[in-house]
Amino acid sequence: MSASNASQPCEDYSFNHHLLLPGYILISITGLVLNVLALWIFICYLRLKSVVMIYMFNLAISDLTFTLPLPLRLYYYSNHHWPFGNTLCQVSGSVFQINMYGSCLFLMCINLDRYVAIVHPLRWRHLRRPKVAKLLCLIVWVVIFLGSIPTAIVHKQNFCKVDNQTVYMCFENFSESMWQKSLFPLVVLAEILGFLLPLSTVTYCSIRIFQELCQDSQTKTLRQQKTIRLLLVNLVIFIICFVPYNTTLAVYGMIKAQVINVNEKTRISVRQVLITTMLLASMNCMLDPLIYYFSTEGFHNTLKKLRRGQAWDSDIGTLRNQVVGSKSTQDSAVSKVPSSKKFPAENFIRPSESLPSLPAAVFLNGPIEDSEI
Ligand SMILES: CCCCCCCC/C=C\CCCCCCCC(=O)OC[C@@H](O)COP(=O)(O)O
Repeated sequence: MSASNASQPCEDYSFNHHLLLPGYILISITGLVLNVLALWIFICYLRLKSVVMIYMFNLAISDLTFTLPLPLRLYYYSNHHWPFGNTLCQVSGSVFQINMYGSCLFLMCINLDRYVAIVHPLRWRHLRRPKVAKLLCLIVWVVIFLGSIPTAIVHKQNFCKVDNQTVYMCFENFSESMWQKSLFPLVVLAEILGFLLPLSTVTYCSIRIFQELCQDSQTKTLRQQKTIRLLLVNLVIFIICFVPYNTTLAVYGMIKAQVINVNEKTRISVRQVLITTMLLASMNCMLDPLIYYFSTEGFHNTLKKLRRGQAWDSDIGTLRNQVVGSKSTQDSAVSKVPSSKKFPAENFIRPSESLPSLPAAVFLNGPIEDSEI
């Protein structure tokens, strides 16, 4: 079994493990079920026809990838010992860290799409083509993959001795030199690229969209209400999951890299806060499906039909048309435009709220599929 060469002093992590165990049991079961269900609905019923759905689909894959290695983590927290070897320690540590930042980047893409659709519907509408969305997702996955390499390298298992017995540890008890030479620079990079960039983008886009929607009219169309719901869930996810963890991680990183000096008691307290906020950050994988449920009517309707058992009676295509069609009757006047051969029902047009007039909107948007929200 290979491990980090230097044996670290055995710190007592049992309090952390007792705190983390029930939390991660809940997160792994709920995250797995909700994300598998979400992917199944996206693939089988909604067919990724819209740009926002492409981002949501990738977000669900990222969240599912995050939950898959969690059972190993659960075993570790319940036994205070890592028996799975160095490679699995590196892979599961890296997948855990990197997918958290991947989720931030996909949430940012969803907000950017809404921003372009609502604030700059004409000038930047070419950015809302499915091809562009797929390219952006590919870029995010490449960044995730590249980031996962150094993250895996630093997540070597380490060991310490308790009563003359070797205890293998994973995800924690990193050496001082590891923190100073490798972990701290990685934390800085992750904070800037994986947290501050998405946070500032999401905040800016949300403010601009709210401004635009407030100017529009006093009474909100169903579609505007859904956009507001999406932005609010998105912001709440950032505030609950990512802000506390990344703030504490920055502070703990500075303590470990000796950028700031504190006594041992304070360091341990900050680490307890870090562990707790890490649990909050992990909850992201079970909160993201709320975005699909509350802000994507096609998703919501499909779930309702599945619950009533209708999905099994109707063929997939029919159901999809029902889902999409039912939306068109409820929404803005634009959706009442009759479908033609050129714009069949399942590709119907969802012009952005701030487009000038109905015929111009249909003409300008053309057959580009607008978002299914
Ligand atoms: C997609 C964005 C691209 C960013 C590229 C860089 C990716 C780097 C990702 C993550 C940086 C690694 C952060 C690992 C921080 C470990 C946090 C943690 O698990 O704390 C537990 C705590 O017990 C450790 O303290 P001790 O060593 O036990 O005291």
